[in-house]
Amino acid sequence: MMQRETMGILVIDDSNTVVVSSGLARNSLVSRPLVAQWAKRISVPIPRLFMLDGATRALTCFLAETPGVGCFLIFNDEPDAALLEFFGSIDFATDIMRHLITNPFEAMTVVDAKGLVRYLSPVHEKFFNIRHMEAIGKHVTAVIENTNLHGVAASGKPEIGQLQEMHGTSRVVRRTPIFDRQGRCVGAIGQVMFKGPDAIHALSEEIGRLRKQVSFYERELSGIRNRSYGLDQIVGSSEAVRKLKADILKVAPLDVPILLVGESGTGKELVAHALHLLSPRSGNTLVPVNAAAMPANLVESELFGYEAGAFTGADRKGRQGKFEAADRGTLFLDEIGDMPPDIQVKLLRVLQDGSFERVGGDRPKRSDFRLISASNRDFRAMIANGGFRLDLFYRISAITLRLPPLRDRLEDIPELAETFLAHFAERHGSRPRELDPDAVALLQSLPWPGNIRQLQHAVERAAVFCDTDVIGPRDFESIHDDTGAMSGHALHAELAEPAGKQPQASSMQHAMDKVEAEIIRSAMQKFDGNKKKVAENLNISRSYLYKKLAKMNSAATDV
Ligand SMILES: Nc1ncnc2c1ncn2[C@@H]1O[C@H](COP(=O)(O)OP(=O)(O)OP(=O)(O)O)[C@@H](O)[C@H]1O
Repeated sequence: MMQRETMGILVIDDSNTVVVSSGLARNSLVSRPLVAQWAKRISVPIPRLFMLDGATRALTCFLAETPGVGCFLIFNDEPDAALLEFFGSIDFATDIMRHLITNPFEAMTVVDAKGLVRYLSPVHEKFFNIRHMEAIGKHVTAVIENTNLHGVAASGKPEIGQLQEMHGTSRVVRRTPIFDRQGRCVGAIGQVMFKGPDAIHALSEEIGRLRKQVSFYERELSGIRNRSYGLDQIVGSSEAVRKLKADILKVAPLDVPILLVGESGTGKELVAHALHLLSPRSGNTLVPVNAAAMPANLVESELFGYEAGAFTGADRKGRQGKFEAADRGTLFLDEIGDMPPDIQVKLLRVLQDGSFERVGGDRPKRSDFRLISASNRDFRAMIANGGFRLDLFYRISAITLRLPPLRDRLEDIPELAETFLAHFAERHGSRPRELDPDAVALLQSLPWPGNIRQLQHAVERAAVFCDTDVIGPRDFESIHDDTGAMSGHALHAELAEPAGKQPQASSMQHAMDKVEAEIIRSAMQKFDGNKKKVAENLNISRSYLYKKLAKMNSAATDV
C-alpha cells in the first residue's frame, strides 16, 4: 500500500547534502524546502508528519530519522486532519502506536474486510499459543474462538463490551469497524482486556457467579409471576370453589365494582388479586387499602392525599393518596365495612363523578380506578342500624362474590393442607411432610372460625413441631401444648374422646381462640407492640390483628 502512495524519497545527511532523491523529490520545488527545514531542525524541530509548504499541490511528508540522516517519504495526498494533528503535535506518536500494538493489557487483532487476519498482537499470539506471524492471512474464525470480528468488518457495526468465551474463560471484548476516507468499511479491530492470569481468572469467576445469580433471580421472578395470585393460587376443588373460580373468570374483565363478602380468612384478598390479574388493568398496580387498619384521623389523607402544608407533620411537598396511586389500576378497599361515615360520603362522591380533592387542596382531581371492596361484616345489619350508607352499598356492589367459609367445604382441607405443607417445605428447604389420615379426619372435624388462615397456621405449626415425615393428630396437640395456650389440655381431652364421638365445636373454637390469643400476646411482647411486625411475623393481615386485639382487650375487661 505504501508503495502505491509513495511519490518520492529524499535522504539528507548530517551536512545537509541530498544523498538520495527519487520521484517527486527530484523536483527542486519539493526538495529545496525540505533541505532548508532539515538544516534548521535543531532550532525548529520537524514534525514526523506534515504538509509541505509552498507546493503546488497537497503533499504529505513523513520523516523517518536516524542519527545524522533524515529520510523524507513524500505522498501526493492530503493526510487525514486528525492524523496530521496527532503525528504533528506528538513527537512520541510512534511510541504511542507501538504501545497500542504491543500493550500486554489490551491485545489487538486486525482483520480486513474479508475477515482475514492482518495483524495479531504478540500477547494474543502467546495466549493462543500461535507462532509469531503464523495467523496472518488466515480467516479470523480459524484463529480465535467465538469471534465475530469478521461480522463486524462485514457489517460495519461496532460491538462494544461483548463477552467472549476463549480458552474456557470469559473476556470483555470490543470490536470496532474501520472505515477509509470514502466511508468504506475496510476491516475491523478487535481488542480484549487482558489483566494477567489471576485478574482474568477472578473476573471470569465473578462473571460466572453473576450469571448464576441472574438466572436464579430470573427463575424466582417467573415463579413469583406465575404464583402471584392467579387462579392457581386459589386451592380447592369443592363445588363452592369451582363456582367461585368460574365467577372470577367471568367478572374479572368487566370494568365494574366488585364486592367480596365472606368471613375473615376465607381468601378475599387472594380473590381480589386474582380479579386484578385477570383484568385488562393487570399491567398497572393494585393498591390495597385496609380501612380497619388505618388510624381514623389519617383515613382521609391516606385515601385522598394532601397538599403541601395541609396539616402539622405533613410532608412538605404534599403526597398523593391511594385513589391517585390506583389510577389506571385497581383499588382494593379491604374491610370497607369499617370505613368511618364521613369518609363513606366522600367515597360515594368519588364513585359517582370520579373526582375528589386532596386534603388542603381545592382543585378537583380525577382517578380512573376499578374498585374491589371486601368485608366480613353483615351489610344488611349495618345498613339497618345506620353504620353503612345504602347508596354507597349499591355503588360498590354492582357484582357481589361470596366466599364460602371453610366449614362448608371441608372436602378441600386435604388439598389445602398439602399445599401449605408444600409451601412450607419450599420456604424452609425441607422435604414436604405428609398428613396422616387421622390428622386429616381431625382437621375435617373442626369448625375453623378463622377459616383458611387458621388452617394454614395450624398446619404450618404442626410441620414445625413434627419430628417425623408424617404429621399425625398428636402433632396438632403438641403445638397447642407448646404454646402453653391450651389450658387444661382441652385439645388433648378432645383428641382423647371415644371413637365415634366428634369434638365439640364450641369448646374447640374457644380453645382455638385461646391459642391464637396466646400466640398474638407473645408476638406483641417479642416485637414491643409493633403491630406491623407482629402481623408480618404471624402472617396475618393487620386488620385481622386489630380485630383480634380488640377482642382480646374486651375479653380482658370482661373478666
Ligand atoms: N383458596 C385458598 N387457597 C389457598 N390459600 C388460601 C385460600 N384462601 C385463603 N388462603 C390463604 O389464607 C390466608 C388468608 O387469606 P386472605 O387474607 O385472602 O383472607 P381474607 O378473607 O382477606 O381475610 P381478612 O378478612 O381477615 O382480611 C392467606 O394466607 C391466603 O393465602
